[in-house]
Amino acid sequence: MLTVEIDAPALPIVDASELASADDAVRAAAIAKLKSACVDKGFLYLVGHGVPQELIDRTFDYAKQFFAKPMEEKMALDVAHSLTQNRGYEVPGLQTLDPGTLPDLKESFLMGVDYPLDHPCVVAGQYNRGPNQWPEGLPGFKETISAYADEMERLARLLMSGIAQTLGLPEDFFDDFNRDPVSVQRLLYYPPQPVAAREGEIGCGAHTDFGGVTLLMQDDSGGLQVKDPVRGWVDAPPIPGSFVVNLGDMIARWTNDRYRSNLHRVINKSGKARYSLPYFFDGHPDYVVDCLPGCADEANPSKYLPITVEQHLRDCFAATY
Ligand SMILES: O=C(O)CCC(=O)C(=O)O
Ligand SMILES: [Fe+2]
Repeated sequence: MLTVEIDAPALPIVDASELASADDAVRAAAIAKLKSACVDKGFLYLVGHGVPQELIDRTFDYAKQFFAKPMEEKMALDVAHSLTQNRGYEVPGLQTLDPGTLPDLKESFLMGVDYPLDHPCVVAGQYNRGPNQWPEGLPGFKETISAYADEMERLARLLMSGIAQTLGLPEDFFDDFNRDPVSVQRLLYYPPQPVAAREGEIGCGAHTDFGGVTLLMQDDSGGLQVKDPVRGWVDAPPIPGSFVVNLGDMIARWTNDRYRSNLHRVINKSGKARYSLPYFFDGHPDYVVDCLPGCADEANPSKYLPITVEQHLRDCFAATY
């Protein structure tokens, strides 16, 4: 008998337009799929998202142009010069996402919602509010990356509403968290994995993401791996036009680990440069993340103390920089 092997995708595929559907049955089916992804690996592919391919392509194109700039020009935007310490350029090796191993090979540019120095939030010293640092000589860079990040924010809000519904909570349950969110759009450049790499020296060390949800667009290089509880590291190859979405540590805290904030890493074995665009949606700094209704009982008491978004993020950054 002839058997045909069908390569199942490494992660479930969820359609954003179905999550937002006005048809209750369509939406319920999408919510059920989202729920099983949250419980299983905490990772999924997102399609039907409505982000124009042209905007994605243009964002990648600007990322390439930015990283190709001379080091002095990039260093002029060093994150150390930014008020928030996390807007601008990060040299390779600045972050060690898997503490105790060698620093990451990746190089990055970070931007967030732009708050001018005289904005009341900035004057009040609110966590992570400040102006961006933009490169010179790249007309359209700021507008493109900002438009891309706006699209990510739209999708992150849709996902948070979907996650609330997977827990039997009202769709607007996370609105307080979503208000004026701390969010970071990163552009990442990975050099090819060095032939003479030392043990543990990889593009991006094994880590979980810190916040609410992450939306990642990868180029065609591959290299992203996700930890499967049974099979170990599995590849999460790019599916053209789809995002990889994963849950961060706050969702694990909220759900008392019913939902998984999963380990992932990047080893760029493509032999060429790899570019990716992760967006991190981390919520309002003052919001208190606490065990959600229905996620703890006598048999499974709450494992985590309530914590503000700000304190949680400060703790995570201190551990990896
Ligand atoms: O570049 C990637 O594919 C993943 C990056 C990542 O996991 C991160 O920046 O947190
Ligand atoms: Fe990550």
